[in-house]
Amino acid sequence: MIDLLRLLGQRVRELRLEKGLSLRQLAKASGLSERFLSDLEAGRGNISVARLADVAAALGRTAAGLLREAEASGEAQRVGVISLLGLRGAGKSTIGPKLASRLGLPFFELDGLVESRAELSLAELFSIHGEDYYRRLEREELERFLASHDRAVLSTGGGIVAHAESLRVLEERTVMVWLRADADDHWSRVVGQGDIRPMADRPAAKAELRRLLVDREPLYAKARLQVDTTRLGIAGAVDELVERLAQPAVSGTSAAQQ
Ligand SMILES: Nc1ncnc2c1ncn2[C@@H]1O[C@H](COP(=O)(O)OP(=O)(O)OP(=O)(O)O)[C@@H](O)[C@H]1O
Ligand SMILES: O=C(O)C1=C[C@@H](O)[C@@H](O)[C@H](O)C1
Ligand SMILES: [Mg+2]
Repeated sequence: MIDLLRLLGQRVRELRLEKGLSLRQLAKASGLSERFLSDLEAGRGNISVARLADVAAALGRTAAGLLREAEASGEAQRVGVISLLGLRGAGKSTIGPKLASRLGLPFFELDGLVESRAELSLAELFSIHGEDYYRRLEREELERFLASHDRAVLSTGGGIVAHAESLRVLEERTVMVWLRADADDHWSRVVGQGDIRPMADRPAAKAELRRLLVDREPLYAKARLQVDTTRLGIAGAVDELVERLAQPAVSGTSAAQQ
């Protein structure tokens, strides 16, 4: 019960901030006091059903919907380490921190851990030491990460699935999630980020990206969950993931266990 109040408080705070509302504005819109809302957000307010309905309405939710979102965050965070897979532009670095924040988990980028370990950027690492060396560090950092984290959201490098050993570790010890997108979206997102590397000197880059997606699809498809980011958008993909990670088949929870 206390956990549910804490999760409810977190969700209310997230939705309030998403909507750009101050505590005072939410108090006005819901008819509740700022003091009460502040306690609620801190997980201290044992709110009545009628008041819950008022807060939920002010946040564009129903009481049942708001409670369900709070519960789902609690269930989904129990799955352990959630690894995000996908080609460049899949949304791993964008969706990852948002998902982690919804679940109250820390977020990490495996490529970032590799860069810190090597004290080099990925580009430097590749050009100085080559891909095999990068793949070895990636595998070692993955093992190191899993030895020290039970629960987290981990964004992986787009090419990790082509490395059988790392893929096996991910499959065995994390819940793999494939962030899918249409090839055209991968391309426009990468270009939209101002990353014109693929186009420099290589007019065939778009076709190469499409090819890479086709080649890697069977490997990404080993993921326990897939979400279509083209259809759902960023916020929709986060909502869908929280809901699906909370399902008993994934989270390992059941009514009997709670
Ligand atoms: N579902 C989406 N709809 C629209 N734009 C998106 C979506 N997901 C991500 N983007 C945008 O696409 C760009 C690339 O996303 P992001 O950097 O998160 O991808 P990534 O999977 O981390 O790629 P990389 O493998 O290069 O690190 C960002 O500008 C992001 O805002
Ligand atoms: O898609 C890929 O092949 C890669 C993506 C990056 O995140 C790095 O993992 C590396 O540059 C390879
Ligand atoms: Mg990224």
